[in-house]
Amino acid sequence: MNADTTPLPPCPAAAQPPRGTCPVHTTDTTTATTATTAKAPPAARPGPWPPGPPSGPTGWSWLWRMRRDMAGTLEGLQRDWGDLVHLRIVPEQVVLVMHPGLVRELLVQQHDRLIRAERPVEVFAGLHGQSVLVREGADWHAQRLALQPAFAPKAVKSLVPGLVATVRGQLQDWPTQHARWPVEQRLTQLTMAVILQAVFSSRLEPAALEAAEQAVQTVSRIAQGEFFWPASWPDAMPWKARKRHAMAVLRGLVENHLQDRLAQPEDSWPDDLLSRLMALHRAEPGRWTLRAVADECTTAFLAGHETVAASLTWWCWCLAADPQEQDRLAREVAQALAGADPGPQHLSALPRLRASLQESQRLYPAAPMLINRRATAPVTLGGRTLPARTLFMIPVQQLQRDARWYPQPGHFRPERFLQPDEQRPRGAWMPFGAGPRVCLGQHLAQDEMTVVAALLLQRWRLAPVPGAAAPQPEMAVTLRPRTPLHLSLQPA
Ligand code: HEM
Repeated sequence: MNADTTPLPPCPAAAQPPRGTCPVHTTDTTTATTATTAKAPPAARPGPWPPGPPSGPTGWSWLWRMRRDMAGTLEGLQRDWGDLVHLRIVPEQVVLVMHPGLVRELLVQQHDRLIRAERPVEVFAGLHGQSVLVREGADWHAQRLALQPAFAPKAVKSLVPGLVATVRGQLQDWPTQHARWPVEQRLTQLTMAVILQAVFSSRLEPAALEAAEQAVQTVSRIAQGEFFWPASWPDAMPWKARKRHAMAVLRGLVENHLQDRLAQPEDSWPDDLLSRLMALHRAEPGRWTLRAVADECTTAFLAGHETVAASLTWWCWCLAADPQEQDRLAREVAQALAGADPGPQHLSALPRLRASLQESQRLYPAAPMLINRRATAPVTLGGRTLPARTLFMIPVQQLQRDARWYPQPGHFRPERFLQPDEQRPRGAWMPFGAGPRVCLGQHLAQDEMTVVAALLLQRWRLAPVPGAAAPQPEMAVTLRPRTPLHLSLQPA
């Protein structure tokens, strides 16, 4: 892909005025109407780079520093150089964007001058094929528009009863009490079961679930390593047997479900994501080939459970570390549900619970760094014009732990999200990204997390394992505790 010479076709969505008519922009709950409807003015001639530290001959040491301690390195750079920091990392000119206003200027107003950075996309394409996650330009736009209805809030609400049944089924295997419960591992299995239900209406046997989980872990770990290298050895190399095996497990999982569905009479297909994708295939078999359907299923499966599991794991930790807040949330759940299962109608009646999920996602965003963006044309940010090919890094975790918008930013305080805060700029909370490429599955993720959180609080109280240290966040495609989180379970 040649970023310099392949201009993006204009995104029709960006030019359409009223919010509500464009399915792309309506999903971005963090997008201002004025920002989405205004076309970015033509950029001026590129000027000097923003301030930044000396890079030495290559600047590669910055990559190593970030890999070792992302949060600490970014904090130091922002403290010393400000909200827009230039790093020369041969062969790239990198600009870190660490102010919510500047991030929105970039991702919302100037999204038609950006593509995702080539290397992460190359790595993701090895896993996701040509799904919406990796496509660019007109292809991405058409794909996103076609998928949007399946992920719209109303469509997601219709999945809630199936989702509740799956979560209940998974929680039945949890003990009434346990001194050291592997909460992270069990939440990963649970979210995997949920996404299998949402995408394929399927329930895997525990052994198959575990094999799939192992495969996801293997490919995620390998992908994480590959991001930092300019190229990868072909997967056929003898030392890549583990990756090949893991990929075969994941491809087999998707293929088997697809073939099963094709073998069933169409009028008996369940209402799930696969059926919605198959409807696209039936309507436009040239564009929506079975390969394309399989790729979207793979993305929904991979993007749709790891992230949710990571977010729920951190939420559990935040509650375990704050028993008073946990009691407050349990009281809200008890009052709103009176012992019943959460239904679609209850989800908005749990404001504090939802705020607690927002707050834990602020502290521990599953994707602490958005996939880097490449400028395909000059981009103007904060009055500074930066040339085509600039590589932008958007550190979400840094943005969300900024004391300017969140006093005592390291503290878990759900009340921050109970009332709108006029002082807090839009974009200061963006665990799902922002702009037209905002997470496609955010409504599903938010409803799922609310359901799981409510069902957990109806059954248990969580506490840290006595003597165990607080979990240390580490990047493993998603932000996870460095060692798998265990918590003590007590009956509610
Ligand atoms: C808590 C859970 C989740 C988090 C934190 C999350 C986060 C994100 C983020 C930050 C992006 C944008 C990346 C970027 O701009 O570089 C993204 C994109 C995406 N997410 Fe999610 N996600 C979650 C759940 C889901 C679920 C449940 C699904 C689907 C079942 C999903 C599907 C996608 C897809 C398809 C994209 C690519 C959209 C595009 O490029 O147009 N995600 N997600």
